[in-house]
Amino acid sequence: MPMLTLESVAQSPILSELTASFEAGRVVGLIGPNGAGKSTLLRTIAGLLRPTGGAVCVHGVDIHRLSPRRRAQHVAYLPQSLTEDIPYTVREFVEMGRYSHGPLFVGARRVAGGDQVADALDQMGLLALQDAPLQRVSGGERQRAGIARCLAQESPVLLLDEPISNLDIYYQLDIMTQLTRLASRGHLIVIAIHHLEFALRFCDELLVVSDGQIYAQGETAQVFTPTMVRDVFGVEATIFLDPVQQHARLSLSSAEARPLVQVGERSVGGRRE
Ligand SMILES: Nc1ncnc2c1ncn2[C@@H]1O[C@H](COP(=O)(O)OP(=O)(O)OP(=O)(O)O)[C@@H](O)[C@H]1O
Repeated sequence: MPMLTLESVAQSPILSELTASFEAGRVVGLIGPNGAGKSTLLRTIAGLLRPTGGAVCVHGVDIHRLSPRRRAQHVAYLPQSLTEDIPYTVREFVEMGRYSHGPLFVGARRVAGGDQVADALDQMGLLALQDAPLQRVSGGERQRAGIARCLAQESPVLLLDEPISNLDIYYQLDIMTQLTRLASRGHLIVIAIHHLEFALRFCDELLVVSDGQIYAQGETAQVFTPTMVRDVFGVEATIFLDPVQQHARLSLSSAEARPLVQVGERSVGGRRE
């Protein structure tokens, strides 16, 4: 049985009847232009928005029929942005990820979850900042705290809305690598991502959403084509093998300024009609 299934999920008027299924152990990239419906879909899968039609199931269980605590045992969700006025320290915020596992404290005595919280803080490079008020850390540090909270939750499905958008290149690479590792341990990771080159490199499969509908879904190597990038984003793409790193790379140019059009065996200068 797939870990996550979308059965004709609709969110009128934004999403129309999306059907897809995803297995454990995969990193799924949710890509599409601004306003396509990616965040709406993630919020619907997370149980925060009730679909106007269809159902979202994790291991066959309809996520919208569960209590918030039971739902959190199935899915962890990172919103696109965390508000800046959360009145907790970094550690307290990450500890909230353990909510679905029962109380962290009885009186002043910690009963469980300390190891997972410490591990999550460590993985996100936040141990030195754990006592800092969340209101005073940088945008990227707050984003890492949000990811740490999801990791501490230990849910089988992680839904992350643009998890690397505010991060410096060290943490962009580090977090994508860590997500790959988590998937290899049996989690299903679904990330909305605008960084197409990272989607190409790190995602096992892609769900391409355009105008509230699925344009394509499947293995990244099959779905990520110049035609898809042109159709969905209106941009010309060339995919090539990085000669040093030996992974797929992407060169993008504006469709309007497309330098060459292939006509039969002849290359001519051209613009999009
Ligand atoms: N609460 C809401 N009420 C009405 N319309 C909404 C609401 N939230 C989002 N929308 C609209 O739904 C559409 C999809 O928004 P959504 O945030 O899901 O897109 P997205 O693909 O995540 O975009 P982005 O890449 O810019 O984050 C947009 O046209 C947006 O204006």
